[in-house]
Amino acid sequence: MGLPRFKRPVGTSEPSSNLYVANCGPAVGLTLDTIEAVFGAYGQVKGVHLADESGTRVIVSYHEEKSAESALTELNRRECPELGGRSLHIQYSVPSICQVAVDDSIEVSMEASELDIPGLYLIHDFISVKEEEELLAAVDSRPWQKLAKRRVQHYGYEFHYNTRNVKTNQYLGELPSFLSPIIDKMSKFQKLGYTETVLLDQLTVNEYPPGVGLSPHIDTHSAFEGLIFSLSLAGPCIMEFRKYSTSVWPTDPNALSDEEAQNSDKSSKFLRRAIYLPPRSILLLSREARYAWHHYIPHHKIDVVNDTKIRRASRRVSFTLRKVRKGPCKCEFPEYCDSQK
Ligand SMILES: O=C(O)CCC(=O)C(=O)O
Ligand SMILES: [Fe+2]
Repeated sequence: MGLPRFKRPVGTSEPSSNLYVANCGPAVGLTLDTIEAVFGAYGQVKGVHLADESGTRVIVSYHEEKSAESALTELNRRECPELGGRSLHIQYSVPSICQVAVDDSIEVSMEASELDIPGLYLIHDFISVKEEEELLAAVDSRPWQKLAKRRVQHYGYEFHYNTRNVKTNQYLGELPSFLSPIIDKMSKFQKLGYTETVLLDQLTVNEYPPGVGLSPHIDTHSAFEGLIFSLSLAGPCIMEFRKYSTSVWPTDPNALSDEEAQNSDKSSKFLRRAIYLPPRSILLLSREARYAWHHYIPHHKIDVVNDTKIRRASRRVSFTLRKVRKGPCKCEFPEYCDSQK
């Protein structure tokens, strides 16, 4: 989590280029990328980061103060359709004078079974070095789509980052034949005791440069079925998981007094786990791991894996394989489910 650079404003605060935005964040189903896209309509955004560990308050930093002013005027306390109809509580933020180091060290497991997250599986060396080279060559010979910090390719169905969903009536065609070696090996999951099979029809390829990660999210329940596979290629990373207790999700943080809000910051609780994903390994998110835990990749150039510093490679490429859902999600985790809200 590092050092919190901005604090919650108390009372009225001077205009600045940084906004403190409450009722908004990964714990209420809004990724930092989505928030950045919405605030980007009012000026160039320098960055969006979590204001604290609640997952429901973020800092949006603009290059210019006038952008922050427009966003505050237009978005404060109004239902925002692009953010699931939420009404945001926005104030100017102030740099934190007294910075307190937040300890974000966490034990990193090598095996999924050590994380105690039901439905999470990791298979090391799922593909060979030769197969890895062939998969990388295949995607490198196809066009990449540039996002702000990473490059992506979509097959089967395009994934739309603004809605975090796919359009089921826009089928791009069958998954490419270079995936056959992976699909042929899916039976390996049965050896782990996993019997469910699924006809995967969507692939997202992500290419992360060093220092670039992915903000916390749960893949939209209504977009994809219950099995999500992620194959790591070219370089390692750490993936972290958080399960927010729904009982601490805020009703209206601005309805709290400053003292109550400070205390709720301190008592905000989530479970946190971390796993090391080496190249050529494949991760399966299913059941609780898929439906109730946020997953993310910290924006680190160097990962500390149990006292050893591991530098991210010149890139990590991941293949995320999913099946597009055609009806509403009926999972057993309604509190995290957009189909059941
Ligand atoms: O890069 C990865 O392994 C994960 C990607 C991911 O979580 C996603 O595309 O939703
Ligand atoms: Fe994901």
